[in-house]
Amino acid sequence: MPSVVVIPGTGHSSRRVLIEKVHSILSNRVRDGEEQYLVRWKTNAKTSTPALSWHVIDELSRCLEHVQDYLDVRSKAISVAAQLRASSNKRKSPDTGSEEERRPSPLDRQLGRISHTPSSSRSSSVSSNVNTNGPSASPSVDVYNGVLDHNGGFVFGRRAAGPDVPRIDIKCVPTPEMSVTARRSSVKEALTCIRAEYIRRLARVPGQLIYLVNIADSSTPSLRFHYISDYICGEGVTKMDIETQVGCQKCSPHMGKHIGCEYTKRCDCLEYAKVDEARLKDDQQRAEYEYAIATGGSTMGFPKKFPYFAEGTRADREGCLVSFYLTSRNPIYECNAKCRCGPYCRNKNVQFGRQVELEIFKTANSRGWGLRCRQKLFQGQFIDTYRGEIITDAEATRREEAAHSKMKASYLYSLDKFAETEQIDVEDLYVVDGQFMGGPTVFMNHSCDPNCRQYTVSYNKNDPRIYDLAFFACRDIEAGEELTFDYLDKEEEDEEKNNEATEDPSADAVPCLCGSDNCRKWLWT
Ligand SMILES: C[S@@+](CC[C@H](N)C(=O)[O-])C[C@H]1O[C@@H](n2cnc3c(N)ncnc32)[C@H](O)[C@@H]1O
Repeated sequence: MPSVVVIPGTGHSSRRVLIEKVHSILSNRVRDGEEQYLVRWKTNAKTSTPALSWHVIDELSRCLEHVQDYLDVRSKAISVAAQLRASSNKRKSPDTGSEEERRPSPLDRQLGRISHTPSSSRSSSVSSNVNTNGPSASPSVDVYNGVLDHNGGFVFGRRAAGPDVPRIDIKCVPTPEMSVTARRSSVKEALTCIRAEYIRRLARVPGQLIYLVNIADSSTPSLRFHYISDYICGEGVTKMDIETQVGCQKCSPHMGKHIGCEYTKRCDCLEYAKVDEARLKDDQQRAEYEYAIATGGSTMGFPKKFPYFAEGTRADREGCLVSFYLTSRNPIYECNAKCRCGPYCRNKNVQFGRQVELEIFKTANSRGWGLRCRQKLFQGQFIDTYRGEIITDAEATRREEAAHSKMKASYLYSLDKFAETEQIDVEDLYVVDGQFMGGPTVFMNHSCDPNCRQYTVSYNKNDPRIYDLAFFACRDIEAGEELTFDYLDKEEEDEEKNNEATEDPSADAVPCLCGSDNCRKWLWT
């Protein structure tokens, strides 16, 4: 007799299962009309016989991430099983029974959860008299809401007593029978709870509302993704101290209602902005300017191209990026907290964050989730920044290799805008990873004919390795139209190459499904 104790379940009294205590979810079933999920508990000891227990979805509200992981694998396994069935059906005679019932599913093999104990020993350790729940129910680890002791590696059936106690070898959980039950059992309550939890989390994101819409299927974006409003610096990443930030000192908040930093010609923040050659006042200033350019001298004092349309322009243009910046790749230097121009300076825009309501939605053509805006956007209007964890180039390479080998989506964005001008070596550059944390813009898909574009926005010219990646509409966009940008954010001189389709992609190239007439066929080519 194995030395196992079953801690009796406490009936249906609710007990929340905390995420840090859970290793994973192993199986699912429906009992008395309730969905139940088999929790494998974390154990400190190196044991191959972990504690297990069944729980209703209410009790798993603090560890829905695990339930979602399990359901993802389950649904992939179901579609693999369906494909296998479809192909084997072609060869079978019409009266052959169901494959599924005789063989363990690919789910079991994929998860590596079935022990390699020969099936004869497995079936002898499971008594069928524990199976009291109708024809589709399987012998199971049948203690509801009770943690099972794992010393001996066997679990007793709850209703059994006497010397012939039915038991299951924990190493064999989920058994093939449990897997069949799992595939056939409803998971609707779990999917609803996961969706509701995601929406609750979206509501807590600061700024304008973000909605979630999915009429394509029952999936929800990963609950493991954390919404953040600012960058998080990873290991080995140093952001320059705020003290290194230089603000404009000669401007003031009292320059007149319609006069701001853009008119002073002395604004230190606009020092690095592009000179507005059309506004050079005479031949002498033009000559001075040409001399400054030829000798690499300062362009301070020359009229600058101001990035945003000022107040008093057409209502649909106010605050929007001017066409010079829209069509060039020049970085934007916004005024910052150290500036004397005050909080209402018109050279502050992106730093205030998203001002429009966005909607994450499931695309209908296998591009996963996408992003759209609930209101009409005007050409040059700021949408949102790309947020995520800032990591080193070495860490990005490691993550990229891992992601590519599994054909996963990539959320890496290199902060290399100033690499050439500031002579920063590639290995010293930083990369933003939006896979695990970020904002709604991580859901923006690629298009070879995009309606948005990403621009560099800096608040600290002394820190060329960290700046904002800001998305602006590059044309008017109707409410509800998907927001897209070109993942290959080439500099101006390379742009003509953008329009050439690549006939010979690398082995791991991802086919582009943007559907535009000028589609280059592959992402990142
Ligand atoms: C930054 S994510 C965008 C959000 C993503 N659709 C999701 O569901 O999380 C980039 C990934 O989306 C997919 N994707 C984006 N644009 C695509 C396109 N035009 N064609 C095919 N897949 C696309 C690719 O898997 C790519 O690696």
